[in-house]
Amino acid sequence: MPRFTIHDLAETIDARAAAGGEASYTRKLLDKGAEHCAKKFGEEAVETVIAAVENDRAHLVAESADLLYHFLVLLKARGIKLEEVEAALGKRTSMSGLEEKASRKSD
Ligand SMILES: N=c1c2ncn([C@@H]3O[C@H](COP(=O)(O)OP(=O)(O)OP(=O)(O)O)[C@@H](O)[C@H]3O)c2ncn1[C@@H]1O[C@H](COP(=O)(O)O)[C@@H](O)[C@H]1O
Repeated sequence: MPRFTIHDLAETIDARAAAGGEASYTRKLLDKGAEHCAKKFGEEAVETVIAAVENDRAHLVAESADLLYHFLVLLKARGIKLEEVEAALGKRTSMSGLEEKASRKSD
């Protein structure tokens, strides 16, 4: 089975955003604005936390998929490319998490 990546999903979201008036869930979210997309992302984050605390594996996987989708829609709503987030992560690979945390405090 061909591997489906988060980039494939980001491309689908880009296509839905460009598709004008066609009815799609993504289009509906984007039409409601970035604040609405942020609220939906927050709801999905809470649902993911609940699934994790309950230690329900299948539920956590499903909520994680919802969360990633809503994360990408939120980035789209604010005009941020997934590649920008990856670049931010990439810059951190030369330092440990603790060093990265310390560097943020001095910003
Ligand atoms: N991966 C997803 C995906 N994950 C979650 N969701 C939707 O996100 C919503 C999240 O859930 P809620 O529980 O809050 O649902 P809800 O109460 O119906 O939501 P609201 O009415 O409050 O918006 C559900 O309606 C899910 O269907 C997704 N919708 C779309 N995708 C992908 O995006 C592609 C494009 O979708 P369309 O834009 O619909 O064509 C699809 O092919 C999928 O690959």
